[in-house]
Amino acid sequence: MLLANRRLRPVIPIVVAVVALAVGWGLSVRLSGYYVFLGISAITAIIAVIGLGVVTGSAGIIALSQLTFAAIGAWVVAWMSVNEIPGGFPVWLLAGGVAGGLAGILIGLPALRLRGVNLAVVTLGFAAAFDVMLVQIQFPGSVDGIAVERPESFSSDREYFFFAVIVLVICALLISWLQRSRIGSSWKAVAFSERGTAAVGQSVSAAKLSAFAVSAALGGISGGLLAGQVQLPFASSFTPLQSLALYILAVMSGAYLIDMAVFGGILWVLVPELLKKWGVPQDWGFVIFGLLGIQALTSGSNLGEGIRSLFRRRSKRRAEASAAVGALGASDVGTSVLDVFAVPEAAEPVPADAPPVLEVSGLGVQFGALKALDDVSLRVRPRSIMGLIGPNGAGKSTFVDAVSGFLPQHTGTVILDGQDITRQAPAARARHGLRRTFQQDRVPPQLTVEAYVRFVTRKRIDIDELTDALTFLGCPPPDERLSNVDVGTRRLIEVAAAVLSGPKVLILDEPAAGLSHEEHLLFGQRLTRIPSRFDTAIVIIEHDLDLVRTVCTEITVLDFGRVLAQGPQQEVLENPAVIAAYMGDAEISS
Ligand SMILES: Nc1ncnc2c1ncn2[C@@H]1O[C@H](COP(=O)(O)OP(=O)(O)OP(=O)(O)O)[C@@H](O)[C@H]1O
Repeated sequence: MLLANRRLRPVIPIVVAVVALAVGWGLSVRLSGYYVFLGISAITAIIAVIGLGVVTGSAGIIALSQLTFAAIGAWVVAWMSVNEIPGGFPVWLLAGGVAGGLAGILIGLPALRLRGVNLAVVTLGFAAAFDVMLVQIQFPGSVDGIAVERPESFSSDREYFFFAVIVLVICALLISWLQRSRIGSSWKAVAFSERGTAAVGQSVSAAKLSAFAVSAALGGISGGLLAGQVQLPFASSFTPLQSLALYILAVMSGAYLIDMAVFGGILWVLVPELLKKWGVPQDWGFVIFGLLGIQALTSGSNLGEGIRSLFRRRSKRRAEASAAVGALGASDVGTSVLDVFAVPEAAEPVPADAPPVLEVSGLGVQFGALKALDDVSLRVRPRSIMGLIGPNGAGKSTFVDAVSGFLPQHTGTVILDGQDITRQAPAARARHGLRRTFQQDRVPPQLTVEAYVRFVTRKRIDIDELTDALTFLGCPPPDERLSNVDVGTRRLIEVAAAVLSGPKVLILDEPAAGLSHEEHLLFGQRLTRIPSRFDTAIVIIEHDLDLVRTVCTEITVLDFGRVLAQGPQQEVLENPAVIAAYMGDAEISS
């Protein structure tokens, strides 16, 4: 059943596309002329809203200049038409999209440093400035009344409507494919946590800029299509106020879901039409969109997610009911979850004199007057598990941040597998094989378990291998949505994904937080098998000493940012200085 679903999944967008084309053709033949015109307007709006869905919905960036990119696309199409550039309308439209995309990258550059309101001001300022310029320079041909030439075989309104449907279907297919690709995952990851994104080797700048570029390119295509529709485009179709209203519509509908972008685009045309019919000034449409936007922003959700979670809850209830019936008749197979792991053990044991895979020397981090880390050095042997322990505030998380590149101002050196990575950014360190997990939840809830694991591993990975690793670590199946999973389990999935990426060193910052004591111990048993299976060394920060005893061969104790003790597990835990300064006799004796 699951396999059948997996095989069917890539086919679904194609089937939807074919149906959309058939419906589009039917409407182009049957609708009256007026509705055909409105239909083209709706399609141009839908394409612009799909673009907004990428940048705001998926990547979580505020962008208030979508219709400026549309104006750029329309301008390029008009200019190419007036100058009779070879290739015809489809080529001009593509050029409009490319021009919009390039402008998007230009505007996206400040987005790398700005967030929230500041970014909103920049994008709205750009929209206002371009609007003023557009009024001055006008669209090519508009003063002389030279109409934009439509594609030869789609010159009538009805034919052009069908052409617009084809363009929409291509755009929607492309975005649906991108959303499911690594790029799409990077958009969702960056929206949730930039640190989490960088820690898996993904450039945060590339994720943000690609979202801006794709979104603006769709804006450009939407504008180019509008130029072909009206044939004499005017600046009044692309004002900053309209960009703002379109943004609100995208947020309210949940435009990263393509069906909701379609709904949003239809609403964009329908609301003013209804107001006109009822004799209400059409500008009231902006008020309605504004109210809907306030509702969406204050509720923290959107229409698309609301509808989907309703369906998900229903199907979950149904699945639970049928699982309960199935469980009554099932016999206990008795297979230990530890036996499920199909990945073979690494062949060779590590020689005692093997060089360390991670060597940290003289690490120092200063926060103002506070020395959070002072001359910390440690060596991690290949395929070993080192525990990094110490009381609250000892500097453990600071150590992880510094070693993984998130505190570049540190002193000292970090050598990974013989290579000096001290000056490398976090994403580069991750790509070189230094992976880490976080104390806080950094797993983007918009993804499925499988999409997240594939995003983190950065390589092709067999579904059986993926499923085995998830089962082994007690994670939910690949199809499960991360938004349905509790935080403790999400952190196990974070560990499973990091392990599957095959790092040289994996640093786990309190990976079992949120699990019960028994689950802690089971997690420990599983963890001890990871280094040999995956040829990985692990550094684990943990407060649960039972877990530390279960998994760690060596221990480093930090206290007030300095190394208090270091060495084999038993030796360190019996060290009087450790007992006196850190844990107290009662707690440490087993
Ligand atoms: N960004 C920061 N600015 C200023 N001080 C900081 C910053 N981050 C950490 N510190 C301080 O540095 C010291 C070490 O903190 P750190 O979080 O590394 O300790 P920890 O051992 O991980 O503690 P815990 O077990 O509670 O997570 C603490 O005194 C903390 O208050």
